[in-house]
Amino acid sequence: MADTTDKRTGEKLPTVIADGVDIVYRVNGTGGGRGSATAALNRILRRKHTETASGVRRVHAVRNVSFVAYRGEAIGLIGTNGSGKSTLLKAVAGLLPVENGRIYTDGQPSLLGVNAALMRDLTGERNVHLGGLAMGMSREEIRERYEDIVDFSGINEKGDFITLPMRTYSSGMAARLRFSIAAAKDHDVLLVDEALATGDRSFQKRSEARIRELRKRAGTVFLVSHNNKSIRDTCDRVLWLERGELRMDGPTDEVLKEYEAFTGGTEKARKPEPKPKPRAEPEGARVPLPS
Ligand SMILES: Nc1ncnc2c1ncn2[C@@H]1O[C@H](COP(=O)(O)OP(=O)(O)OP(=O)(O)O)[C@@H](O)[C@H]1O
Repeated sequence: MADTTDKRTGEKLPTVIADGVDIVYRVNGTGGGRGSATAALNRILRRKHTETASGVRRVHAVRNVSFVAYRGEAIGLIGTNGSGKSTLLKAVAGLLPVENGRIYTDGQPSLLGVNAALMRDLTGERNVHLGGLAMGMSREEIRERYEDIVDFSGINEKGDFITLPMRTYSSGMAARLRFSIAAAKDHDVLLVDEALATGDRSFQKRSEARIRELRKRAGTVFLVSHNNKSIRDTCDRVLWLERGELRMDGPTDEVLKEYEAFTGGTEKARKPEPKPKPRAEPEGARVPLPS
């Protein structure tokens, strides 16, 4: 197991520091007739007007959030729908700017989300290679780990699907392949968004085991999930966000107890796990590869 503490001082090594973080989305075109050239010109001429007056709405998704994550920790991010979990994760990954405050990271954070799509028109096999290269693996490393990645994903359990284009995969299969590619590498900071809720139970078990392995190798794992059991099985610490604010930060059992009281039962009972749909992902859902 790699070091999780400073050899000299014996102190825990921080990997992510969020210091008073605010994240604000700006949504254009929320006023009527805002798309025309005249409207654009008017906006330029009326610069003094507020963003709301010019048809730009602000969504304050994360409010004054601070925490320190350490090596070897697996941290669950929980909260009801729209509480800011995915937004915070994207900001830690460096994909969203912060409005106020700072996020410091040690090493390269990698975001693995169910929305991160690979190239639909390419085969699973090509996507494994491209995904590996995008994460900074060499061609040699990818070749060495190729079989493991495919086995882990379970894509070929029902036939030779890995040589078919990804558009022929169900959303669950595609999500499993994405997770398998990202999990092939040891990450300094791995950010997982709902990936465990996507696969079937046996895939979830494999994913949980892999997350535990990544922790042992001294990385830090963040897991966003509505599945309290996955959080309980995988994480030792939980951050609870509500309306963008950090409501609680502590040991998994303590935080989940309060959260379950707040939601009136298990979150899983409130929001069922999405079932893998037997169709390919929609056109245009192409966003960056897991890096
Ligand atoms: N691209 C965007 N543009 C504008 N507002 C956004 C955007 N993405 C998210 N939001 C808003 O930011 C807030 C937080 O959303 P976020 O997706 O981070 O929540 P979440 O806790 O991950 O939700 P869920 O559990 O439903 O996935 C919500 O009010 C949402 O409407």
